[in-house]
Amino acid sequence: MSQTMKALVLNAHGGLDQLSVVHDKPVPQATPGHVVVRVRASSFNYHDVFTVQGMPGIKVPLPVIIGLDLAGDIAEVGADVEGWKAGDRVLVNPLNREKGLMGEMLDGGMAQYCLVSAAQLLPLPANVTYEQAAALPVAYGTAHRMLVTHRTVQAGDKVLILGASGGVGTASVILAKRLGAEVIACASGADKLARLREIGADHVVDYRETDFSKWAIQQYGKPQRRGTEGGVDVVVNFTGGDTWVPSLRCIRRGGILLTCGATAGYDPKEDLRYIWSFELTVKGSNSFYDENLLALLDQVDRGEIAPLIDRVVPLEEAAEGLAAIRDRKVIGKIIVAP
Ligand SMILES: C/C=C/C(=O)SCCNC(=O)CCNC(=O)[C@H](O)C(C)(C)COP(=O)(O)OP(=O)(O)OC[C@H]1O[C@@H](n2cnc3c(N)ncnc32)[C@H](O)[C@@H]1OP(=O)(O)O
Ligand SMILES: NC(=O)C1=CN([C@@H]2O[C@H](COP(=O)(O)OP(=O)(O)OC[C@H]3O[C@@H](n4cnc5c(N)ncnc54)[C@H](OP(=O)(O)O)[C@@H]3O)[C@@H](O)[C@H]2O)C=CC1
Repeated sequence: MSQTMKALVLNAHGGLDQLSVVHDKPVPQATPGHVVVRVRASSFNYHDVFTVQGMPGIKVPLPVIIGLDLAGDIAEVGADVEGWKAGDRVLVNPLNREKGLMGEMLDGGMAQYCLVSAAQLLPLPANVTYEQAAALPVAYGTAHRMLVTHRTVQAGDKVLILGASGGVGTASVILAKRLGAEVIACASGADKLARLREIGADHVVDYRETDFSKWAIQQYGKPQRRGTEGGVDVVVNFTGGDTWVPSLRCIRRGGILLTCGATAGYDPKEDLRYIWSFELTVKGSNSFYDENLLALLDQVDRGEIAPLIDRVVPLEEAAEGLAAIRDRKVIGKIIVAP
């Protein structure tokens, strides 16, 4: 194994110019309870944009190698690790139970090698590529926990998804369709809408041109205070900002507003009247567990779902990939091949 490696390092919070590709990062050595993974694919999430910018109250130990999602082969096994050997194909659950998220609180996947606790390893099934696997944890794991673990979506539900073109968004479209829902995918731009139709969206709405809330009320009727007629059953909203109140307005009585993030702002204007008048549930969902990732790996292995990959870029072009996420120029996931 060579002694140095390439990695995408965040040096200080700020803009994407704070990221640099370094070629002389020491290759980590396996410590007790840990393995070194040779990274074959990693992927970006909007979380990486937040990590670069810095989040209030979140103290990132800088410099740090960014990137939460990674898949690869075990290169070296440390002492006290059982059940794993060099050469095993693995997916890594980015949540380290002691230290927090990889790519934020400890070095992550945008590197040629990565030190990983053995407790975070999952076996990669034969039919799942490294690129597919690296697309799964944060985006699909989060959507799976939100829709499946919490049982928020049932067959026949009308599910309106905001930010449907992104990682969690496309995952939510794919998983909601699998659950038998009628999916309304909201995104910006004709190319995104066309792709969302291809992955199963029943309706697409360009919410930069059309008020999605009014669209839903026109399509399904105004939510009623008695009965459950009108509106949609579920809104998936990880956008926040000025999408919050319109989301409340188009949900049927007794329906659910799901939140797992706030790309456009975490302190939106609120309107409590809709929550009580229509007996809405605002349900939060955070991250994912091994059970979510194992279920997803199995579905990909069987060919039941396929994560939507926008493009695969080399590590040298990774920062441009993250810029595309920041600038909303992505449909699905950006994979990095280090
Ligand atoms: C796999 C995941 C992917 C994702 O993309 S998740 C979405 C991105 N992640 C986030 O946005 C992080 C969300 N979580 C948090 O921000 C924090 O988990 C909470 C604020 C929810 C809770 O933090 P806590 O440490 O448990 O509680 P506190 O004591 O309320 O806040 C800690 C410190 O943070 C300061 N703080 C909180 N909000 C703000 C703000 N808006 N502006 C400035 N400071 C803020 C507080 O004052 C305090 O600081 P002092 O300890 O020094 O008193
Ligand atoms: N709590 C948790 O465990 C998790 C939370 N999250 C959160 O979910 C959100 C989505 O994450 P992810 O799927 O990785 O992000 P992506 O960038 O892949 O997708 C987000 C989508 O939201 C839309 N969007 C709407 N408003 C904005 C805005 N102001 N800025 C940027 N995009 C916007 C964009 O689509 P369009 O241009 O079509 O509107 C974009 O495609 C993030 O806020 C993230 O932090 C993600 C994973 C786990």
